[in-house]
Amino acid sequence: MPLVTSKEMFKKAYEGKYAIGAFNVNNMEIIQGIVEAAQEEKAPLILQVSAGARKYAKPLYLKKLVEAAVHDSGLPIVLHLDHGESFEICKSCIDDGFTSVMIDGSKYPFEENIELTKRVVDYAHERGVVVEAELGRLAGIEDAVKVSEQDALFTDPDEAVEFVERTGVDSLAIAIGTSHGAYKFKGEPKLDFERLEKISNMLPGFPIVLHGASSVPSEFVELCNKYGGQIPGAQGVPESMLRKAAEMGVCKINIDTDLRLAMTASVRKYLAENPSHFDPRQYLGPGRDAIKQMVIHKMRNVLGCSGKA
Ligand SMILES: O=C(CO)COP(=O)(O)O
Ligand SMILES: O=C[C@H](O)COP(=O)(O)O
Ligand SMILES: [Zn+2]
Ligand SMILES: [Zn+2]
Repeated sequence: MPLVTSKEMFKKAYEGKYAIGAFNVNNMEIIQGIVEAAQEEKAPLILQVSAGARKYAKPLYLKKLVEAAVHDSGLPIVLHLDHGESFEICKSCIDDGFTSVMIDGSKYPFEENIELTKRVVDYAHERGVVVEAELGRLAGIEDAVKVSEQDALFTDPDEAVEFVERTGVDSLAIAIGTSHGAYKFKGEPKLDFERLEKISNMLPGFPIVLHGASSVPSEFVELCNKYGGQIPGAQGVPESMLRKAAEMGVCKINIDTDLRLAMTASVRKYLAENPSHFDPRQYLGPGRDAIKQMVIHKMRNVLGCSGKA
């Protein structure tokens, strides 16, 4: 099976009230860990590549690794550009065979975001590629101290409807209190589900995307800290909230931090326990396996996409 777009995947996920995992990939072990999990779970899969990943691994290497994953697994896999900053980077990925791109115009004023997104949508759709955009600013709820500030950061439901209509975009990332990285909340985790419900009701059938959706499992944080790491107070989005979001029109859930934590915890533990070892296969192998187990858990118990490939 060649690379696919997310059109069918999202349609089924929306109807079935589950979400597809979109995992960030940077090297072979990360890709293999994720894909082995998806194979075991018979799950549809989105592998996403950031500009930073392309810089780190080189575009051609990542493309070929993902092609290998498609051949080897026989799974429906989407190759997606994460947080494309400009028309040019989106164009280059589309020309390169990506089946999905994100144009992230969220830092621009509304009209400029629409204009940029529309330009990418026109180019992508002519070539059978789907587009994700972003409206609203991702920030932890603690970053928005006053309700009025939060209102300015989070996605406005009326604007979301107008944005989707005017751009023709295929999916939309919204801001309801999630944020990137391992420190998402200072106190109690909280997401604006009322806002999500409103947006979802105003855009029936339309796939919503949640960025910054790692749950930062405490077992990985504790392992990192036990074996020389220093990430005290790391906190993610509780799994129960992700399950709830998946039932409310969120069809794509982005995960990067949890992959980083799984691999780092496992490598730290291995090296601490085996100080005389220096063959990278000895510690990257367990790192790959830790990613696989984490992704299996996520697909089966959080996203609900197991058995849906
Ligand atoms: O949104 C993401 C990638 O675009 C990843 O979010 P996390 O940092 O929560 O894993
Ligand atoms: O949303 C951002 C992703 O976690 C990718 O991060 P990166 O830009 O460091 O590759
Ligand atoms: Zn993101
Ligand atoms: Zn769990």
